[in-house]
Amino acid sequence: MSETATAQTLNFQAEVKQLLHLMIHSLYSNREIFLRELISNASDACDKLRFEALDKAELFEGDGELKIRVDFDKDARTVTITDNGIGMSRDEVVANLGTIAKSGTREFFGQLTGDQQKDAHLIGQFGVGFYSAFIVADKVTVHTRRAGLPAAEGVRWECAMSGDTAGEYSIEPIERAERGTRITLHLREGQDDLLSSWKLKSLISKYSDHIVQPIQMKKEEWDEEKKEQVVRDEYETVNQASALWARPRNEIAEDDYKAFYKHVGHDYDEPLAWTHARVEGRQEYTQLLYVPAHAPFDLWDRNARHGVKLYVKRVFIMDDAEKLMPTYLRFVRGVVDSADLPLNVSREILQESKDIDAIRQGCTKKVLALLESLANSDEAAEKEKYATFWKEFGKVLKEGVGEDFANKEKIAGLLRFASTHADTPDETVSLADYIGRMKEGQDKIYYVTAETFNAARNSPHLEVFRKKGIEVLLLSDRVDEWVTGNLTEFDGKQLVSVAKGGLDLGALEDEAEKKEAEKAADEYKELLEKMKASLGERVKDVQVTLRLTDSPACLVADEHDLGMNLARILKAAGQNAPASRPILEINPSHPAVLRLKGETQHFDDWAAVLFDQALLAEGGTLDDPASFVKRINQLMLAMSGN
Ligand SMILES: Nc1ncnc2c1ncn2[C@@H]1O[C@H](COP(=O)(O)OP(=O)(O)OP(=O)(O)O)[C@@H](O)[C@H]1O
Repeated sequence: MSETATAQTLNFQAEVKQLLHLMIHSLYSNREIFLRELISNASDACDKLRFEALDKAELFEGDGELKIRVDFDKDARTVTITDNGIGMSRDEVVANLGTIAKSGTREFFGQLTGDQQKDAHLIGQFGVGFYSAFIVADKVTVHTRRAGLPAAEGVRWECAMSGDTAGEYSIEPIERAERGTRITLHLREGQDDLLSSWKLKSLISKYSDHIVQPIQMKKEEWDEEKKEQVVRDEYETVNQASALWARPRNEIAEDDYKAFYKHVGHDYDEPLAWTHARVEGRQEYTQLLYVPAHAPFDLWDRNARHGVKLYVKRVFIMDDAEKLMPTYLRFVRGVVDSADLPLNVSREILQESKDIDAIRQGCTKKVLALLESLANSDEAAEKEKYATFWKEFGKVLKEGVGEDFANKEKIAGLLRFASTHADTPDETVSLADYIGRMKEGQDKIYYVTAETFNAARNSPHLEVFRKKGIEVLLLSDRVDEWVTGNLTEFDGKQLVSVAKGGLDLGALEDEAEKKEAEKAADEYKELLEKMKASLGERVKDVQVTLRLTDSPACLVADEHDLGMNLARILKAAGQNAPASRPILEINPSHPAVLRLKGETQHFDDWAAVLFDQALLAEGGTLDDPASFVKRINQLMLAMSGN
C-alpha cells in the first residue's frame, strides 16, 4: 500500500509548535479573530478556484456558486467553517498545515521576548492565519479535497492539543464527494458562548462583512409553540457579499475599510492610511491601496510577496502582482480591479503589458499623493502618521530616488533626514525645511554620510559648518549613498557632500578667510610636500584647509572620486570599487600641525599618525592598527622626554 493511502501521524515543524503555544497565550484576549482568519482563508480558496477555473471550467464540478458556510453544533460543541473553494491535496495539507513556509520565520522567533503584549503584536505582524483556530479549539479537524481530484483523494487532518501543546497531527485519506475544505473546531472549555447564531453572526458582520463570497448560516426563527429560537435547515447570507472596493466611497464606513485591510493585507493591526479611487479614461480600473502601520518581516527580502492583488472585473487573478507597484513601494497592500484587462491574463502577459504600466503609474501617483497629504497636513494626527510611516518604511522609499526617475522630485520631497539643526538621530527634516533655514548667501544643500549617526554627527568635516551655523544633513543609512548618488539637486539647489575636496563655501566665506587660506597654502607649501612624500601611496594630495577648527586633519575624497563612506560600503559588500586615494587636509592653526613644522626626528611618525587619526575620525578602519598604537606610544614617550 502506498504511503499516502493509510493513516499517518506526523510531527509538526518545530516552529509550528512554538507558534501554536504562543498564539494561544498571547492572543487569547483577542480570541474572536479566529473566525476572521478562517473565513479569510476560505475566501482566498474560493478566489483561487475561480481563477484556476477560468481556463479549466471543469474544476467547478458543476457547482460554480462559491460560498462559505459557518455552522455550529451545540451538542458536539463544535463550530464548522466550510468552503467550496480550491481545497487541498495531501501534499498541500502537509505543507500548509504542518509547516511555516514564510520567509523571516527564524527572525520572528528570535525577536520574541516572552512579554505577552509585545509578542501578540509580533504575531500580528507575522500573520495569524489558520493556527488561530487553536485559540478557541483544543482539537481541529480538517476535511478537504482539491478541486479536480477524484473523490477518493480527500484528506482528513486532525490535531488535538494535550494541555497547551500539540506535537503531532494525523493525516489520512478519505472519500469526499464535495471539493473544498471543512474545518471543524472542537471548542475548549469555556468557549460555549460561540455556540450561538447571534454571536457568530455578530462576529461575521464585525470582521468579515466585506468578504466577496456569501457567508451563509442556518436561519434561526422564533418558534411560537416552543417559545424559543429554533434553527431551520435553510441557509441565509449574513454578510454584504459584495466587493468592497466596487462600492461607492460614501457607502463605506471607516471600519469596513479597516476590516477589509486586515483580510487583504494579512495584517492583525489597522492600516495607517488608504486611498480608494475609480480611475476612468484610457484605462478603467479601481484601486484600493493601503499603507500598513508597520513593516512586515520580509520587507528586506526582495523576493518577498508583494501585497497588491489583481482582479479583473471582480474576478481574482493573482496575489503578489509585483508589476502593479514599483519595488520601492513594496509595502503597499490592497486591490486593483481592472475593467479592461482580459480575464485570462497571465504573469507573462503582465510583464509586457502597456496597460499594466499605465495602471502602475496611476497607482504610484496615488500612493505618493497619499503620503504627501499626510506629510503636509496641518493636523497633528496626520503628521504623526507620516512620522510613523517614515520610521517604518523610510529606508524603502529612499530606494525610489534612484528607481523612479519620473517621480524623483516628488519622492525627494517626502524624504526626511537627521541634521545638525536638532543634532539628534530623529529623521524629521525635509529638504524643503532645510532650504527654508538656509543662510543668506547659501545656495547648496550640505550633507555628510557616515556609517553611524554618531560618526556623522562628530565628523571633523562639519567643523567649519558648525562654526558658521550652517545646517548639514546627517546621513547614516547605507541607502543614503544611493540617494545622494541619484539626487544631485532639489528645488534648484545642488546637494553637496561636505567630505569632498575643494570645499567652496562661496558667498559664505568672507574675504578675510579667503586671503588667510591663500596665505596659509603659501606658508605651508614646503610642509605639504614633505608630508606628501612621507605618506607616499596612501594619499593623493596633502592640502591646507580652513574647514577644521578643532581637529588637526581630515580626509576628503577628490571632487570626482568615490566618497570614502561609499567606497567602504562597496568593499564590505565584496564589490570591486575603483581604488581612489584620499586627500589629507590639515588645519594650519592646530598646535599638532604647527609642531610638525619644526619636527625632524619623528616626522614620518607624526605624518602617519595624523593620517591614521583622520581616517579613524571619519569612521574608517586602519590597515595596520598595531603600528598606529606603536607610533602613538613612541611619540608620547618622545614628548615626555624619555
Ligand atoms: N480553507 C482553505 N482552503 C484551501 N487552502 C487553505 C485553506 N485554509 C488554509 N489554506 C492553505 O493553508 C495555507 C496556510 O494558511 P495560513 O492561514 O496559516 O497562512 P496564509 O493564509 O498563507 O497567510 P497569513 O498567515 O497571512 O494568513 C494557505 O496559504 C493556504 O494555501
